[in-house]
Amino acid sequence: MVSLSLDNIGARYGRREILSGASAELQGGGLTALVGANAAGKSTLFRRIAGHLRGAGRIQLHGVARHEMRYMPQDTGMNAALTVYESIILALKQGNGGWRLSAEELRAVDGILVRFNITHLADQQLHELSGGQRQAVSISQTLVSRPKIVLMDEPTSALDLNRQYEVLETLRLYSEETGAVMVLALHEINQVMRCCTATLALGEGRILASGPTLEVLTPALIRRLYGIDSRVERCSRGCPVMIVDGPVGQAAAE
Ligand SMILES: Nc1ncnc2c1ncn2[C@@H]1O[C@H](COP(=O)(O)OP(=O)(O)OP(=O)(O)O)[C@@H](O)[C@H]1O
Repeated sequence: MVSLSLDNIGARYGRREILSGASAELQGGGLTALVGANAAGKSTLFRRIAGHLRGAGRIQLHGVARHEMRYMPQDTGMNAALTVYESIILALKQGNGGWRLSAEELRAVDGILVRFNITHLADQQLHELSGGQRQAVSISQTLVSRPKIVLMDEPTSALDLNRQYEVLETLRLYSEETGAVMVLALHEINQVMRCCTATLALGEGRILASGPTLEVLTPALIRRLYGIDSRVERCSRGCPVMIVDGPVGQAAAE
């Protein structure tokens, strides 16, 4: 089984400390959400895990090699003069090996286009895509090599409501099928409650809570993270949903 241990991780930019003492065990085979307010340090933690930022502590990978990790940043520049198909081949080849594809590589590229419902975009230039289409292509580029550790910074931020559920469900199936550790920074708490087995909550420069999602995302923690009063109820299909009552201390408008 693949897993990732964070042991007393710290991260800073120059003299400014962003995170300290961050420890957690992240298991493969399901989605892990990374939540926290704006500027809490979610992208910084990803950069630290991906090795783009040095700092205190130890990051250990179990059952997987470092080259099997992929990090999808929040803003993936997409202005190269390539088609969607070419950009996914490039991501698979990681810039090595020219354009020749083995039969297996061809299947991987075609398979990922089908999985994320973007086959019809294959011949389109990247700069011609909408924001949501671009995001689906970024996710496809990230997963085409079937990585075993995946860090995705707000992978659903540009997707419509239906596509959010579709894509998160596909990511969940991918993690179950490959046993990959998949950590997704998400702002939409109801997506987290529906799709993520585990949650890591960042605030006050550290990990405030980690563990099974429904145990971590209590109204008390939501209040501490975001200053929002909320409660958990069930939707008509039995899924837990967070109802937002409003900012702490503010009465509802008449
Ligand atoms: N390259 C950088 N140099 C200096 N400070 C940075 C840099 N990148 C981020 N920061 C600072 O680090 C803090 C954490 O930023 P980070 O991007 O990790 O937050 P985040 O939780 O991902 O936020 P958001 O939800 O808004 O995307 C912020 O105060 C930000 O200003």
